[in-house]
Amino acid sequence: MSRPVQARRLEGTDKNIWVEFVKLAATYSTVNLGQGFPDFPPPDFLKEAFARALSGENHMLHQYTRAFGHPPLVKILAQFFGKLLGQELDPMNNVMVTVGAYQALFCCFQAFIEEGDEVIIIEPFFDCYEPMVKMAGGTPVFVPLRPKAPKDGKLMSSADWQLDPAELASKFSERTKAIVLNSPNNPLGKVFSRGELELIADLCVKHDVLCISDEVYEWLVYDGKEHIRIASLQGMWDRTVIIGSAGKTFSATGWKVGWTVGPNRLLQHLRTVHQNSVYHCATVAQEAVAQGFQRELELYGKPDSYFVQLPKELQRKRDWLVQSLDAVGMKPIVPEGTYFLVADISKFKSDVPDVPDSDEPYDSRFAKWMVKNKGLAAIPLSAFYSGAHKNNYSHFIRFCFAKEEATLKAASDILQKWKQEK
Ligand SMILES: Cc1ncc(COP(=O)(O)O)c(CNOCC(=O)O)c1O
Repeated sequence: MSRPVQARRLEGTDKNIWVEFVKLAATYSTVNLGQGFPDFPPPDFLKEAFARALSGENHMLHQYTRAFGHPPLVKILAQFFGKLLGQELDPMNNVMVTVGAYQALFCCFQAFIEEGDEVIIIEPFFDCYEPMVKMAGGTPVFVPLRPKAPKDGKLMSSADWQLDPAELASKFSERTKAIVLNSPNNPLGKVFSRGELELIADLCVKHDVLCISDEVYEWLVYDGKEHIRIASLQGMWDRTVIIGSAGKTFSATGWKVGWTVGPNRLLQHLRTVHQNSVYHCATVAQEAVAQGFQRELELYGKPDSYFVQLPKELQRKRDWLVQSLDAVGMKPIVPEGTYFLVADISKFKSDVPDVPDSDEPYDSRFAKWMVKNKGLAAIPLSAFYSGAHKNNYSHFIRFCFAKEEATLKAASDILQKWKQEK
């Protein structure tokens, strides 16, 4: 058979970091700080809501619900985000529920991007943005966050990685259709400041560009930092799609419930992609997430709110991991948000010989060696860069710290033992 099977739109999108590293972690790791998921359960109130949905009298929860979102869920999301954004949201037109934030992203690129369109992606970035832009026929245009050495010998923070305003502005052209903003940012944990968001917003308004705002870590911000929603800035509501994830919000990554919030002029096209692809998300999971948000609306800002308790607990884990990495010389970049922490592996390079001219970035080979020889799984930072820039920062690896204390302690023990053996 000679006819090509693969559609051209798949070209260059066949490799996936998660498929490769999840398999390695499953095979070799004793301590998995790789893929971003908690190793602790979702909160009891959410599990109980799921159990009630499953076994309650309302047997219709086992059947199809409304395609663009289970009514109780879109209603509470409209209420919740309307409160956060300070405006009235229509649950039927300003909210759409998706199969995780992944599908929300896919709908955005499929709905808005076509051949000839450029999409600005800020590096390092959550890896799926690039292949999703390419599968939609678009051209990704990359702009880096550049690290600035912190003064007075302090540990570097994700805030030290910044956009160069002139460099960012130079990436906008008449071909620019959208920019992807991910704040808090995976993998660095950077929480974009109001000034940085205003810089991006001004360029979007000036060039009439859409903003796909991936805010899945919106509740995971530390040190009193505030997550600012770019859609709330001047001129941005009408051109922004906000993306959220129940997986990250409620520590239930396997439920794959996500959502988009935005103006009907944009969401109407997301609905077209959604109804012609997955069409519908699990009804019971949506029912449980709706009840979770109902609780959180009642407890908003209070000590018992999960959105208050989770970041507090994660900040403790972050600080503990920062100390244990610093103690062994794996210099951490202290994240302002998310549950990821990037560390400099330079001091451990001697154990993993470099292979000149290898087309695999050093950190990728290091992470594979580490999981196979030390049982500790992490993700190379180069996985979050485009092909042309993968070697720019190839002496860093990313750890996920949304883990039980015992898991984090086991990771620290491995690193301490490794350091003593050097
Ligand atoms: C920025 C970002 N957007 C979207 C998503 C996907 O969210 P969902 O799970 O709701 O589809 C994720 C999930 N990442 O998890 C893998 C990892 O980085 O280890 C994400 O980090």
